[in-house]
Amino acid sequence: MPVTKNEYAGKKILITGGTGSFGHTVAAKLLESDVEQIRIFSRDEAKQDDMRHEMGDPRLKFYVGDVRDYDSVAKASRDVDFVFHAAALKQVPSCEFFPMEAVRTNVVGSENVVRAADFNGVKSVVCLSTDKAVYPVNAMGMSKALMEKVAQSHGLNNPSAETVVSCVRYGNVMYSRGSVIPLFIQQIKRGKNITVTDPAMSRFLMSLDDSVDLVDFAFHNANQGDLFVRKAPASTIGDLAEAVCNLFEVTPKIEVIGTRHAEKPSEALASREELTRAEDMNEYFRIKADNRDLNYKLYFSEGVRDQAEYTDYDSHTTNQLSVPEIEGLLLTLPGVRFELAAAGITSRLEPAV
Ligand SMILES: O=c1ccn([C@@H]2O[C@H](COP(=O)(O)OP(=O)(O)O[C@H]3O[C@H](CO)[C@H](O)[C@H](O)[C@H]3O)[C@@H](O)[C@H]2O)c(=O)[nH]1
Repeated sequence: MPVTKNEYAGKKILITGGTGSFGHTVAAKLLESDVEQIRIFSRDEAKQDDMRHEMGDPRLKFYVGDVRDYDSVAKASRDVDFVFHAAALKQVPSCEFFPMEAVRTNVVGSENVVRAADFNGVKSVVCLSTDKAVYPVNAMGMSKALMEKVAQSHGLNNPSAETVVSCVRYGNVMYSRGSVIPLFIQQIKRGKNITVTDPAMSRFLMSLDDSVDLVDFAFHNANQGDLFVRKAPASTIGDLAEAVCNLFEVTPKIEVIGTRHAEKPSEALASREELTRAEDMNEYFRIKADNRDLNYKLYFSEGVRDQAEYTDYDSHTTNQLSVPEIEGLLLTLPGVRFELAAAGITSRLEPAV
């Protein structure tokens, strides 16, 4: 995040779900600027307390609340300039078992955030989504897809709205809590087999820093209803496992465990249909809201003619990283570097670029 430009100077920013990996990273970067105040909004007071002690900056203010509760979000967004909306239920399996909980947090909660921001005259809201919202097959992805629709409907239904609401879609954030890279590392450290679901399965790979840059880009470039995607490379899970083993200097002991519930062989960051109305912005795509009028006649006479020329932006067909390239990317991650140092493997630990 280019905080040197200091566009956040004197601003108040609310981060919903602010105690998570994203909230920590974005808050740390914002604190390098002359930001006036960062409000961390979340349900868990213990995590807030940990963050308060860890970061120790009086510009951080903590708000206990739940996006499901409109009043708590409305209070937290009073006098705020920008909102990063990261609060969500993100675990695929738990959302399968409790889909209505995903609806309450990811859909109704997001509507509360947008409505409260609009009421309080917030300038810009960026909602965090996931590639699992594209052609969703699981409740988490479905609820995120609906969150995107809720975000876009704000502008469609309120053409004069001053609060700009946009979305960003992530691929897999490398080394995020509970994800596969820290799992593989723990398995190696304990001398266990590496559990690979399907070696041919592919995923987009993004660092936490890339994901923060994506949100920053959205803030600076969003028009009402835009959805931004950052172009990203991908890899197969088999190659990812091999790269992790190479770094930790172990012979891969791979156990293929089969696809988990509600998983897809690949993910798409943008669908073919979306790409027909996307703007290519070098490292990013801007996908504009479908702002056709609610006039069904128009849909018949003005359909999209050139969809067949496009293909989905999919992790099977995007730039595939080789095993050495994945190793290079892994070496840029602080968590991986920490684990390598802890394991006494220092030969590859020249300063990260
Ligand atoms: O033991 C395991 C666990 C996972 N995988 C594979 O590793 C890949 C990544 O799995 P993660 O559990 O790290 O991530 P998911 O793709 O399931 O989902 C994650 O990335 C999403 C974005 O696509 C959302 O952010 C979501 O919240 C987050 O959990 C998948 O292909 C999965 O099949 C394995 O091979 N072995």
